[in-house]
Amino acid sequence: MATHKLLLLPGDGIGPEVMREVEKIVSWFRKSGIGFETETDLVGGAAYDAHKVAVTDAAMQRAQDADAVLFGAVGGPKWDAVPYNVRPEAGLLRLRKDLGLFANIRPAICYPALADASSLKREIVEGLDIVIVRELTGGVYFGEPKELVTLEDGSQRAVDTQVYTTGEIERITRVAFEMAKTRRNKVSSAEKSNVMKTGVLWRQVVSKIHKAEYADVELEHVLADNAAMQLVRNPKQFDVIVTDNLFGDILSDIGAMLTGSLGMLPSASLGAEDPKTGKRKALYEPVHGSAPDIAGKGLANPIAMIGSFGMALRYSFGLIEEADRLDKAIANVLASGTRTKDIAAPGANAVGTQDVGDAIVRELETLR
Ligand SMILES: NC(=O)c1ccc[n+]([C@@H]2O[C@H](COP(=O)([O-])OP(=O)(O)OC[C@H]3O[C@@H](n4cnc5c(N)ncnc54)[C@H](O)[C@@H]3O)[C@@H](O)[C@H]2O)c1
Ligand SMILES: CC(C)[C@H](C(=O)O)[C@@H](O)C(=O)O
Ligand SMILES: [Mg+2]
Repeated sequence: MATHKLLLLPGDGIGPEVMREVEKIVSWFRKSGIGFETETDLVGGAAYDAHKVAVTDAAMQRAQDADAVLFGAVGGPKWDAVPYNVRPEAGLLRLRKDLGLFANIRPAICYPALADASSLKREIVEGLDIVIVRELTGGVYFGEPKELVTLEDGSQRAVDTQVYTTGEIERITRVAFEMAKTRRNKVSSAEKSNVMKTGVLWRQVVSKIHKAEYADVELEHVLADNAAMQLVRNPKQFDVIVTDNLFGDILSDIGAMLTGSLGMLPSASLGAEDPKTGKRKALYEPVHGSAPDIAGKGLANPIAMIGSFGMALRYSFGLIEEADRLDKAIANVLASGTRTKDIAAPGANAVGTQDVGDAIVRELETLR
């Protein structure tokens, strides 16, 4: 039996709570004959508390050696005062950068049962199925200089730098067009070419790749602020949105609310395919954070995390039937009304994090 090595990095806040539910799903697939091996390590504030870094070199090595990393969430007020370079979020950024995970795929799907859970009208979100393809290892997150300096008069000056190269834009553009070809054949590229040089280059490169390699796919350029507005006004006009690191972060939180809750949005962060092995480094994480306001209360919605594992089944292991079965199990559980507070139907009783994980396992069993 082929073995698949998973590294679990639960992290902080609700991270460990939602990871426990994924572990139930992994165990179920293992029992049904798929050779998952798991290891667990610390990341974020938990790693800082133990080792004074946001991720250890040993954990980084385990991530490099794994077939896929499952990541919970990091951060929280407990670590607000820790030095910038070892703050919990720095662990996630190091994982993304060092593993070369440049392509962050964030699908926003409104499950039929949740069309009323969105804060928007049913007709706006019903049937929604869009994907945000976010560039993940460049832009203002990583550009240099990045500094906070104290000036002679005692005031301070902070600098973040947005940098993009042709090559970085080309590779994420190809990911978006390839994805669109398997879907509704449309790419919307979001940038701010009206005020940013990186936006000008982004638009040029996307247009060049479109003309040379994907002329049969529809392409539109949208200014990122307009894209945010259009996502709320009429999100179903989109198919695949390709955008930079920061705009992708913001647009995907909007996308999450179209589906009902931030607790619903999964993601896959993928590296380039190794030409020798055909494999790619991959980390799967919910779009949400550590949710300090609900952590430790059993209220967290685990579906974004479980859906992220579903993406691992699909993208890292080619287990398409299994991924489809997991998606179906999630849809059926939502339809049955078993929902956490963030997506509970009006007037219905909400269940806890563990109840949702248990219900999905039971549903997997039924669908077998
Ligand atoms: N990938 C990550 O690890 C990641 C992502 C985003 C934010 N963060 C970090 O998390 C911390 C808190 O950030 P924040 O409060 O701005 O964002 P957040 O995503 O943690 O929470 C925003 C809101 O959404 C709710 N929410 C989030 N996930 C939920 C879930 N699964 N079920 C139900 N409700 C959910 C929270 O209760 C909160 O009200 C910060 O330190 C931030 O840097 C980490
Ligand atoms: C925690 C933080 C570094 C991260 C980001 O900004 O990329 C998060 O908001 C996300 O959406 O994955
Ligand atoms: Mg974010």
